[in-house]
Amino acid sequence: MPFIPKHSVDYSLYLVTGRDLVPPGHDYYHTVEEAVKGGVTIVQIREKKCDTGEFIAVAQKTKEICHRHGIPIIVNDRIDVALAIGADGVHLGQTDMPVSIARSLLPEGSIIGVSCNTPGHSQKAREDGADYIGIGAVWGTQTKQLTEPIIGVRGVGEVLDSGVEIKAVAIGGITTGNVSRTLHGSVSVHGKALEGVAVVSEIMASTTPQQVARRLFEIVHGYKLAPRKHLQNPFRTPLDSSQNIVNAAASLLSIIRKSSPLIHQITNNVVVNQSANATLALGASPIMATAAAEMQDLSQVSGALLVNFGTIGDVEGMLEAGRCANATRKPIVFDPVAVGATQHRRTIANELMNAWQATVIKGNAAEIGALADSTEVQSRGVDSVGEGFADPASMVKALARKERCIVVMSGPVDYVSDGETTVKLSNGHELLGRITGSGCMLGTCIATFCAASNLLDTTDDPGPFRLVKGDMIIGAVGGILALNAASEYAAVRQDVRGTGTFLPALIDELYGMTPEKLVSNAKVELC
Ligand SMILES: Cc1ncc(COP(=O)(O)OP(=O)(O)O)c(N)n1
Ligand SMILES: Cc1nc(C(=O)O)sc1CCOP(=O)(O)O
Repeated sequence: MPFIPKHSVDYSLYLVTGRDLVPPGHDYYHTVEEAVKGGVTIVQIREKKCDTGEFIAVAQKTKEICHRHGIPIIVNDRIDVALAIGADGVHLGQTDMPVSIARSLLPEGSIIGVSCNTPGHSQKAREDGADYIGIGAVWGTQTKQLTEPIIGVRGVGEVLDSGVEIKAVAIGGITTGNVSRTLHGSVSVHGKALEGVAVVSEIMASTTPQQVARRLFEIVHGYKLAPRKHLQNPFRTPLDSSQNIVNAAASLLSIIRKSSPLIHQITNNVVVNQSANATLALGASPIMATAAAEMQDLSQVSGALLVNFGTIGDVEGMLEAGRCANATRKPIVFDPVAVGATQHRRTIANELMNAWQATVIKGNAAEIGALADSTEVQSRGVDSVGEGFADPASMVKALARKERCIVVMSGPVDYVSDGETTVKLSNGHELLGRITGSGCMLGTCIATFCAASNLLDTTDDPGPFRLVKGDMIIGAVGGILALNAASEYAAVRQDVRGTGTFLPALIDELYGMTPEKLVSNAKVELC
C-alpha cells in the first residue's frame, strides 16, 4: 500500500529529478531535500543512464527524503523499481507499459501518471484509468531530446479541454520566468486549469534549489487561489454599468496627459508616422523600435507595447519585445493585420501568441474570424468584406476565452470582451474606414490607454500570478472611444473636405480631446 493516499496528492509543484544536472560541488540528495523544503509537493525519480541496481539505491534514498517530508515519490517508466522501493506510483510514457498492466502489477492505491501531447492521448489516459497526466512539452527544453512537437501553452489548453476530467501538470522548459504565463495561457476555453507544473532543470541545476522551489510554489499556489473569472487581472473592479465603464475609460485620458507614458510600437511601415503622431496627440510618447537587442531595456521604461505585424518585418524583435513585456508585466496590444490572408501570417501569429501572452488582441472581423478559426467573414488583403458576424458579441467573447485576453473587434460598431463582460461601442465616423491605417491607429490608442490603466493601478505587490496591472478592458474601451470621438469631431470640421484633410484633422481632434468630450459623445452598451 503506497504511503500517500492518492486523493490527497498535491500536484502543484512536481519535481522530476535529473542527477546529471546538479551543479558541480552540490549534492543530489541535498538538492532534492532543499527543493522539498522550498515547496515541492511531489517528486518523480527519473534515471535514464544508470543500471537497475544503482537506480534502486538512488530511488530508495530519494524516497526516504520524500516520505520524511510527507510527500509522494513516483518512479519514471520502471514498474520493477517502483515495486522494489515501495514507491507511491509510476509515470509512464506513450511507448511504456500500458496503464492496465502497470495497474495489475502495482499495489492497490498506486498513482499512475501518463505523458500526453495531444487531446487523444489524454482521453485514452483517462479511459485507461490514469490518475494524472503530464502534458508537454509546453516550452523548448534542453533536458531531453523530444520525440513529440512542442505544443505551447495554447496546446496545453487543448489537451486539457479533451472532454475528460483528469488532473494535469504541464512539463517542458518551465521556469520561474514563464510559470505564470504557463498557468494563465493554458486554461482551456471551458475553464479547465492545470493542477500544477513539473520541473526538472530549473530546480535540479540550481545552486539555490530551495529558493527556486519556493518561488515556483508561491506562483502556482497564488494562481490556484486567485479567482480565475477575470482574465489576467483577477481583482479588477466590477463593470456593472456602461456609464461606469465610460467614466473610468475617460478618466484615463487625464493620466495619459499627466504621465506621458512611453508607448513602444512595432508597427508596419505604412503607418509609422501617423501612429507616432496619434500617440503624441493623446499626450503620450512614442518609440518605434524594432531590434531584438534593445527590447529588454525598452520594456523597463515603456508603459505598453504594440505589436502590429502589417508588413511583417523583424519577427525576432516582435518575439523578444513580447517576452520582455510579459516579464515586466506591461500590457501588450497585438494587431494581427490581415492574419487570414496568408498561411505565413497565420504561422507567425501562432508563433507570437505561443511565445507571449497578449493583453489585448485587436482586429477587424476577418482577422478576428481567422484567429477564431471561423470562415463566416472573408478578407480581401487587409480589409474585411461582407456583412460581418451574425453574432459578433459571442465571437469576441469566445476568442477572449480561447486566447485568455481582451479581444477588440473593430468595424462600424466595435466590440470588446474579456470573456465575461462584452461591450458594444457605436461611435466613429465612416471616414475612418476611408483612410489608410485607421485600424493601426486604433491599436496605438488602445496601447496608450492600457498604459494609463497600468499606471493607475498602484498595487505595491500585485502577486506573482498577475500578468499585468490595471483594468485592461477599460484601457481598450478608452482607446476606442478616443479615436472614434475624434473622428466624429474631425469629420464635421469646416476645413475637412475629404480624406486628405480628414487625417490631420483627426490628429488635431485627438490633441484637443478631453475626458468630458469622451463621455458626452459615448455610445456604449453592455451586451
Ligand atoms: C510529469 C511528467 N510528464 C511527462 C514526463 C515524460 O515522460 P516520458 O514520456 O516517459 O518520457 P521520459 O521521462 O521517460 O523521457 C515525465 N517524465 N513526467
Ligand atoms: C522529462 C520531460 N518530459 C517532457 C515531455 O514533453 O513529455 S519534457 C521533459 C523535460 C523537462 O525538463 P525541464 O523542466 O528541464 O525543461
